[in-house]
Amino acid sequence: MADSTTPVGLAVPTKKPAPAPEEATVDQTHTASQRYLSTRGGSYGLSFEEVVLKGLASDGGLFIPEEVPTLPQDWESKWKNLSFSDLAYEILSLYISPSEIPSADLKEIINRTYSTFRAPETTPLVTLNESQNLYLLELFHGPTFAFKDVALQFLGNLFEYFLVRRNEGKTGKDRHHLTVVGATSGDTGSAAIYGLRGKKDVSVFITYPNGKVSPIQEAQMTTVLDPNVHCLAVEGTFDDCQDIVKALFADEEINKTHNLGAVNSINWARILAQTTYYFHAYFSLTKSPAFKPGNKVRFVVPTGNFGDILAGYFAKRMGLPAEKLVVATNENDILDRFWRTGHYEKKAVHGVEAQGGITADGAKAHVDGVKETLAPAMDILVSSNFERLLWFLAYEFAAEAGMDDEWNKKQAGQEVENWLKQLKSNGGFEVHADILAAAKKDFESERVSDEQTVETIKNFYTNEGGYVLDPHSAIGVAASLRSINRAAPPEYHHISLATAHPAKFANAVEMSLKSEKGFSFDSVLPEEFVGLEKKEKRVTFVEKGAGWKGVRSIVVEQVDAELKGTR
Ligand SMILES: Cc1ncc(COP(=O)(O)O)c(C=O)c1O
Ligand SMILES: N[C@@H](CCOP(=O)(O)O)C(=O)O
Repeated sequence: MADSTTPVGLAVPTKKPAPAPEEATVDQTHTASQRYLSTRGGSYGLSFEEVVLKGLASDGGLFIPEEVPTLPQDWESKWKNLSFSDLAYEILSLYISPSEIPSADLKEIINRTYSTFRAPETTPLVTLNESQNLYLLELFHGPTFAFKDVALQFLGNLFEYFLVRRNEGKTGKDRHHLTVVGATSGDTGSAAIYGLRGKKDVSVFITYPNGKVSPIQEAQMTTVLDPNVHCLAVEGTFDDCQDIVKALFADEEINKTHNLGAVNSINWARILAQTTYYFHAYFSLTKSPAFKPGNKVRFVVPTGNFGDILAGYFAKRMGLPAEKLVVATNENDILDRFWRTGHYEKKAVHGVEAQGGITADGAKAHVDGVKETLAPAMDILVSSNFERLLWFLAYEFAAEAGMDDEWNKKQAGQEVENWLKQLKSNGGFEVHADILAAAKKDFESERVSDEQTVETIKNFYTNEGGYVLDPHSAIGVAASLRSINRAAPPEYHHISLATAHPAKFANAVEMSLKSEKGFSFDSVLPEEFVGLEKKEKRVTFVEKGAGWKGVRSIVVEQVDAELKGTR
């Protein structure tokens, strides 16, 4: 990683300062913009800036656009030869009006964001197996070597832009200081830290499960010593960290005093920025000679918090011709169980086909919490963003009653609220058979074990010219191979999302390839990682049982020290 992040070439906002969030909802200059609502029905009519800065709705729900924009009629011919940045600008402009961010500023933010990527195509599409029409969408060419960079480098620049605009001419306590709190199972943390380090008027706190992220991931976060970066190691799992973050967002007091902001994919801007690479990959594929008119494309996505695949769902709703989106989970398979049964249950059943706690042979299975797998960034029990999909499923189900759109939206909010309550009190809920059928129209799902992950890394190294997959990407590839059996070439093409660089996961890669002739881990190690683990580190250990209140105290204390310059 580069050492300095003092903003270079920061866009100076070209419009007058934006109104405070409360006023923004009634500002007539914003009427042409997309408006947002909460999945639990509590907030309505919010602007893009409000949802980006707030992150999570006050009712605990997630923000979604009131209307998903459709593509311009000539989108294919107009967009097919655009660079990644120009394409991102076209897509984001469907959601962000010039009255919110003037076009020149939005363009500048996007160009600056993707100029930090190492690949000229930003997210290149490579052919993994020609005869199977299997392609890999490499999303790990950003500064921290994981797909999170695509959205988080953009979000960091967006936060900065809004803060510069709000704080123009203000001094001292009048300045809006944003306190970002995030949870990570490894990749979000470093991408957010890299995107925000050294930026003015923002502090970033990242909670991570102590000992459960890879050593490189941990070093990527804890060796960043800028005063505005705070790493908190929590005794527990990623879900515990995510719960702490959500509890902080639900706490009125700290929201008032510290202006909390979100970097996790609960933040709408994360999802929005990720839709670009679905379009970009589609255009790359359609330009290949193997793709014939009428052919179909499936996207296969290694899934944990359901953010990445949800971006694909939005792209599909906008009009991208993706035939199916395939959810690929590791052994933490709550999503796979949902698509198989219609039950969304926290209970994880390990080592057996998960069917409501009963093994395939009818015996009662061993049931416990999240499992540590070889793909640790996906060791997640409850997938935050699934709530956004649930809202759309409930909305469409409500629409069948033939009432007006406002009623359908209200119904959807109530249904989601009801499901989430059941998840909290009973550990799960079941959806109506029609809702499951609707979910199956757009999605399929696969669960990939650790054993199959290792096998896939081995096979692709040996048979595909020495390609080294990271364990998360390998889960996508293993799921792709199963999907290819149902949707075969030459008609079908599979784009499997490669979500991280293999060097981030030495354990799984070494375990899979150590006995392969000629393999050396050093050959995949980028120079940015050499010596990283030996650098000076700064981390605060959160005592066991401290909970969200303990984290709240740390946040208050450390922001105070940071602002006084004593950190
Ligand atoms: C490398 C990697 N792959 C896949 C995922 C899953 O993505 P999502 O949580 O958006 O489903 C993550 C983390 O979220 C990740 O870090
Ligand atoms: N895998 C993630 C978990 C957090 O997910 P997010 O996409 O909601 O930020 C990570 O690496 O931190």
